[in-house]
Amino acid sequence: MITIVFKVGGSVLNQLSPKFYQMLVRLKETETCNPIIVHGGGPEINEALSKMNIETEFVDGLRVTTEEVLNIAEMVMSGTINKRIVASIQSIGGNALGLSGVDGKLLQARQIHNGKLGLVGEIIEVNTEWLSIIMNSGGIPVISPIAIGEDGRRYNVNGDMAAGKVAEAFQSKLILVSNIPGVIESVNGEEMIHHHLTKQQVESKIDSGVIYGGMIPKVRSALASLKSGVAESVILNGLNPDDIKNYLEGKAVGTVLTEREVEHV
Ligand SMILES: Nc1ncnc2c1ncn2[C@@H]1O[C@H](COP(=O)(O)OP(=O)(O)O)[C@@H](O)[C@H]1O
Ligand SMILES: CC(=O)N[C@@H](CCC(=O)OP(=O)(O)O)C(=O)O
Repeated sequence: MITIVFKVGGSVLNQLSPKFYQMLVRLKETETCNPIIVHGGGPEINEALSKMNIETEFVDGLRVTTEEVLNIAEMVMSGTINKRIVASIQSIGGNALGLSGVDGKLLQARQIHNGKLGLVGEIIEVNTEWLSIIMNSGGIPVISPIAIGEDGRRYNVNGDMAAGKVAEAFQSKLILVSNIPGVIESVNGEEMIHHHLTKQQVESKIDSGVIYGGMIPKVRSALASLKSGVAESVILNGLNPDDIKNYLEGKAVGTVLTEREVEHV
C-alpha cells in the first residue's frame, strides 16, 4: 500500500473540519493508502511565547530557537497539539499514535546554518522501521517535528521540512495542508493561484518577494523532496476539505510543484 504524508500547518489546525480526519480514517480503512500526519504549530508557539513575554524572530520562515524557546515549542507541539490531533482521529474511530521525532529517534537531526538560528535542525534520517510497524499494525502516525541530534540534543525543525523528509524516506506523495488555496500572486490587482510551479519559478518568486515567510520552507522542502524520488508535492487549502478529495481524484487544485515543466498544467 502506498504512503501519503499529510503536513498539517499550524495555520489551519484548529479550523479543520471533522471531514478532514474522516477522510484520513477512510483512506486507511479502505486500504487506499497509509496516511502519515506531520504537523506544525507556529501560531500556537507564538501565542505561548507571547504569554511568557518571550520575543521571537524568524529568518526566512525559520524560528530562531533558544533552549527556552525549544522547550516551549516542544510543550506546545509534542504535547498539546499532537495529542489533540490523536484525540480527534480516535474520536471518529481511527487509530492514531502520536510521537515526536525524539521518540524512538523517529527523526534524527543536525543543526543548520552553523547554529546561527540556535537549536534549529534539519532531518538527516527518518526511522521508517518504527513508522512501518505502526502503519502495518493499523495505526496512523502523528508526528511532531521536534527531532533528536546525534549529540543527544533536541532540535526545532520546521514542520514542512520534516514532512518533506518523511515523504522522501517513504518515496511518497507529499500533501501540504495550509490555510491558503495554493501559491498566490497578485497580477494587475487581481489575486491568482499558480496551479503549477517549477523549481526555477519558485526561486524567482522568492527573489521577487511573491513567496515570503512560512511559504518559503514550504515550497523549498516540497521541491527538495521531489529530487529524492517523491512523485509529487502539492500545497492545498485544508479549510476546504473537498480540495483534498478532488486532488486525490486527479482534479487540478492547489499548487503542484515539479522539478521541471510538465504538460497538462
Ligand atoms: N505567494 C504566497 N501565496 C500564499 N501564501 C503566501 C505566499 N507567500 C507567503 N505566504 C504566506 O505563507 C503562509 C503559509 O505559511 P505558514 O503560515 O507557515 O502556514 P502553515 O502553518 O500552514 O505551515 C500564508 O498564510 C501566507 O501568509
Ligand atoms: C524551526 C521552525 O521554524 N520551527 C517551527 C515549527 C512549527 C512549524 O513549522 O509550524 P507551521 O507548520 O505551523 O509553520 C516553529 O518554531 O514555528
